[in-house]
Amino acid sequence: MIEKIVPEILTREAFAPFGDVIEVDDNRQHFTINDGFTERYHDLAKVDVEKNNGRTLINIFRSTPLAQPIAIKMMERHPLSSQAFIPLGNEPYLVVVAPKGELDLAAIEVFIAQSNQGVNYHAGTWHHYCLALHQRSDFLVVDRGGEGDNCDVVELDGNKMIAAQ
Ligand SMILES: NC(=O)N[C@@H](O)C(=O)O
Ligand code: NI
Repeated sequence: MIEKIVPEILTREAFAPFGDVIEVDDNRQHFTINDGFTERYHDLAKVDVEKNNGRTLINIFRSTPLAQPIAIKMMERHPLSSQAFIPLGNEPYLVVVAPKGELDLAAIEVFIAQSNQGVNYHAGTWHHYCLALHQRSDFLVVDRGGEGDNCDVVELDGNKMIAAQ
């Protein structure tokens, strides 16, 4: 039986079980620097890469949209580190996540993120790989390099689909 999931709007609160939302938010800590010409929105996401002699990687992912409606055919997690995606263009994108621990298919959530919102998956958060939505999109990605197997992947049957956007 096919289940259509309608993406929910990405908010810091809704995403809290999975990680951080990286965006300008005047409710978060911010202060003026650089002679008053810059406002610093401070410490927005927990970068966690040090386990097992890890180091920070800064990457760019150039992602091509999958055909819609998208079937969720995989989920993965990085047990040793966080992984952040910050869009470099003006396109919205999709975020598919499930809580840490044993993968619970019933707990899969789908968010639509706007181009001014980044996400940072905490270590162990299940997620689908990077999902551009309408056109090829670049993302700045901050994650971990180093020893150890840092990617558990589960193949799914694709019965959960994301309602076309
Ligand atoms: N494989 C890889 O580096 N990317 C995935 O982890 C992803 O979440 O897109
Ligand atoms: Ni990943």
